Formats: sequence, C-alpha cells, structure tokens
Amino acid sequence: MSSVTVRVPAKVNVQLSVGPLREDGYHDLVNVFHAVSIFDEVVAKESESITVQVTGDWSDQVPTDGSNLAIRAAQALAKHAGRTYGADLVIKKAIPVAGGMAGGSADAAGALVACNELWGLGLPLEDLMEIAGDLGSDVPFSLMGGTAVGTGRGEQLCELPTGGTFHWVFAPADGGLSTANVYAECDRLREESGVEVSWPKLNDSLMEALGTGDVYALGSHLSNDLQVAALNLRPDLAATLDAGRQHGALGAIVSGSGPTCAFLAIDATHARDLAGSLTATGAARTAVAAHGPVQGAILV
Ligand SMILES: C[C@@](CO)(OP(=O)(O)O)[C@H](O)COP(=O)(O)OP(=O)(O)OC[C@H]1O[C@@H](n2ccc(N)nc2=O)[C@H](O)[C@@H]1O
Ligand SMILES: Nc1ncnc2c1ncn2[C@@H]1O[C@H](COP(=O)(O)OP(=O)(O)O)[C@@H](O)[C@H]1O
Repeated sequence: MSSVTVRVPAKVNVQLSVGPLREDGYHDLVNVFHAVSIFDEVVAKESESITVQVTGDWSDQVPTDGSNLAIRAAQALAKHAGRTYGADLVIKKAIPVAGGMAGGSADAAGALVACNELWGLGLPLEDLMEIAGDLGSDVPFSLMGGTAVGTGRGEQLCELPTGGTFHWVFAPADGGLSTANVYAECDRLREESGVEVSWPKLNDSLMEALGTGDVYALGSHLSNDLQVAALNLRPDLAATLDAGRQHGALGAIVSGSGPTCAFLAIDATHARDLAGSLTATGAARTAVAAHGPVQGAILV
C-alpha cells in the first residue's frame, strides 16, 4: 500500500456538562458528541520519516512541526507497534481551527486509521481508541463518530442511537479560542459566583429527543456549560447566536469551547436558507450547512 486516504468528521456537543476541576487539571464531563458532515481528509504516503503538510481552508493556522496532532498520533502509533515507521501526511482541512469542532482531534484520528492501514498493522479499533485517549479527550470520539456520550475527560464513550438525521448550520468565527483558556474562564466565573459545582448528569429529555429524532425537542434541550465562558471571552458571539434564533433556528449554541456557533435547523432546506440569511445579513462571515450523525474516521 503506497497511499491511504481517510475522511474524518467535525463534531458539535449537544450537551456539554462540566463537573468540578480535577486534580489532574481536567474536568469530569457529560459530553454528548454528535459527528457532523464537515470533513477533514488525511492522506498518508510511504516515507522514511513522519512529516505533515496542510492544505485547504484554515491551513495557515495549523502547525506543521511536531506539535501537529496528526504527527503526534502517527508517532504514538509507531511507538505502540514497537518499530520505526515513516509517513508523509497531507491534511486537507475543512474543519475550523481552534473552533470547538475538534479539528485537531479529527486529524489525529485520521492519522491513526491511515497509518494503521499504510503500515499494515491491522490493529483493532479498541487499540486505536486507547492510543486516541492519550492524545486528547476528543480524539476517541473522532474515531468513533455517530452520536455518543463521553464521560471522564470525554474519552470514555458510549454510543447513542438516534432516530433520524439532524440538520445544522455552523458559523465559524474569525480567530480561535484556546480550549484550556475557556475551561479556565469557566472555573474563574464559577469561583466568582460562589455556586457549588454539581456532578454532571445526562439530560433524559435530550436523550429522548435524539432517540426519537424530534428536532424541536432537541433544539430546546441543547446545552453547553462552556458557553458563558466562551461568550465572556468573545462577547461578539452573542449577536451571531441571536441572529440565528431570529432566523428561525430551533436552537443556537456555541460549539464546545467555541468560537464556532451552531444552529439547529428544521430540515435541509431550512439549513440552506438559514446559512444564506446569516451571511446575507452580515451576522456571520461564512455559514456552512451540515447534517449529523455521520460515521467517524473511515478509509475512502
Ligand atoms: C471542549 C471540548 C468539548 O468536546 O472540545 P472542543 O470544543 O475544544 O473541541 C473538549 O472537552 C476538549 O477536548 P480536547 O480538545 O481533546 O482537549 P484536551 O487536549 O484533552 O485538553 C486540552 C485542555 O482542555 C482542558 N480540559 C479538557 C478536557 C476536559 N475534560 N477537561 C478540561 O479541563 C484542560 O485544560 C486541558 O489541558
Ligand atoms: N492537525 C491539526 N489541526 C488543527 N489544529 C491543530 C492540529 N494540530 C495541532 N493543532 C493545534 O491545536 C489547537 C486546537 O485546534 P482544534 O482541534 O482545531 O480546536 P478545538 O480544540 O477548539 O476543536 C490549535 O490552536 C492548533 O494550533
């Protein structure tokens, strides 16, 4: 095999409940992930060493040194296999960078699947999931896709059945937000308010909405504990969320740690119209219609 291509989806969090800060610097979560049809592509080609090149939207914002998550994933896989391997990785980016849609995690998951194939390792998904969890809290979900609840840091996953396809619009914002900074802002605001942080719990009404495919109920139960922190760091996002609601979005939330705004539409036509209205009115510079759930990292 001289070249392998993998396609990996972005995610939105339909519930993100954040528990107290742990001693290791992470937070216990109830993180309901939903994979959506905005895809990065990772191509792996035979090579002596592990390198990365990034093309497509947002490519200028992605590091190409050893800090690139796809390089770290390939290195971790080679280490797991106990041998020195090489791969030239080419990432075609469509997922916003530092946007709260797990773009870096998607590329790491893509590199794991691509290199597993390129190097003929034949490792089962369970092994890849374990390596993925060490790379980042969101990487296991990027491998798995669909809709799933993540507990612990978000890396312990349980698949959730959904009763249909949901249609979304995503409005990436100019500039990104650091995930660590958004969690830190969330902690700061909580400390300031003096309210005791409760243990995160799965929202049963949200589960029912996902299971029955009830888009109206889903819209009314979307929640994100990081949203207040993200809006504090990026107050301009409030106007974007409001504009979406005014244009008939059934729900409008910041995606994960942001700053991408996510809008739930009634159907595919409404999603297209909503995306058009958001850009035509200047509420968003770009707006992309997408659907979910979709599969995780797959060979194409
Ligand atoms: C917020 C979420 C929601 O899915 O994703 P994004 O919206 O950024 O994509 C995730 O929790 C992000 O996951 P990921 O981006 O993989 O984060 P990691 O690399 O594991 O951690 C980056 C930093 O985020 C904070 N962090 C992350 C996960 C977690 N459960 N608690 C945390 O406090 C920590 O400060 C950590 O050092
Ligand atoms: N392959 C990659 N794609 C995107 N970002 C990457 C990648 N590798 C490392 N990064 C870095 O990770 C940070 C988080 O990016 P990303 O995963 O896109 O955001 P988020 O955690 O908000 O979903 C960025 O600031 C970027 O510099």
